Amino acid sequence: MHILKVENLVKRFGGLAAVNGVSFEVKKGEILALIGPNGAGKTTCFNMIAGYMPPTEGRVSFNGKDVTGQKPYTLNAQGLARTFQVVKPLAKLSVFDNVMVACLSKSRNTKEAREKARVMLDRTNLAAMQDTLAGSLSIGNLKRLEVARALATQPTLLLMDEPMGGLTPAEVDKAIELIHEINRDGVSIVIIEHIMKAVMAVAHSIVVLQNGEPIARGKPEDVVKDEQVIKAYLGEGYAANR
Ligand SMILES: Nc1ncnc2c1ncn2[C@@H]1O[C@H](COP(=O)(O)OP(=O)(O)OP(=O)(O)O)[C@@H](O)[C@H]1O
Repeated sequence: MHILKVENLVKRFGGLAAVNGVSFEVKKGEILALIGPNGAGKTTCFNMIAGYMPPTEGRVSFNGKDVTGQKPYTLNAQGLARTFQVVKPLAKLSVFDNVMVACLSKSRNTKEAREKARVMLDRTNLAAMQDTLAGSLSIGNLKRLEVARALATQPTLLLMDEPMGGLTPAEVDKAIELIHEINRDGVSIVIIEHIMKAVMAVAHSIVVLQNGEPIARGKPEDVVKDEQVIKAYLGEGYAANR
């Protein structure tokens, strides 16, 4: 059973087809990576899947149900959450309250929400910073907070937009571990990421976009050997060093 099915998605901005005929499926429990050069249309795909903009054409099904064009909060209530490339914390609230706000979207019981917030902060290694104002966190911790807030809504599918951008190599390793843990808890994941080491460490399958169009799709070990993918994105250096 597929948790997500995307069929022939198209998004046109005036004359530009930012996404042009993208189709893929995500199985329950799978981690799928969406990769490709800057401007390939990856974030635009997320925007259409998570309800931030309607597709010009095509269809999005979540848990077997057509959800094309539904709004983010409706999709979130059904178990679809996303994180943003440019993180969006409530800067003037503490780390704890940021997560609490997300927990309260699922539970009206404050005590229960507090307990859940604590679990999310433990899970994302932010417990020691729970009283810090979100606006003063480092980029690595902000990315973790972004994940904690998304997880607080108890998703079954998590869309992660460049969760490792700007992280140090040690933080990247921690982020890889966190993604594995989230997935072990049964959450299916679609991840946009440029750091190939991370992509190879977490992805079960990869879809490659270039100029809005899918150019390859399959198992990570096959996709990175694809001539077109090497030419369009990875570069000869990547291929030679493997
Ligand atoms: N709201 C918008 N209005 C007009 N053009 C847009 C809009 N959003 C994205 N685009 C354009 O669509 C194309 C795809 O952008 P998108 O952000 O989806 O690429 P991306 O693959 O996520 O890139 P990156 O890896 O740099 O984040 C780009 O040419 C971009 O300028």
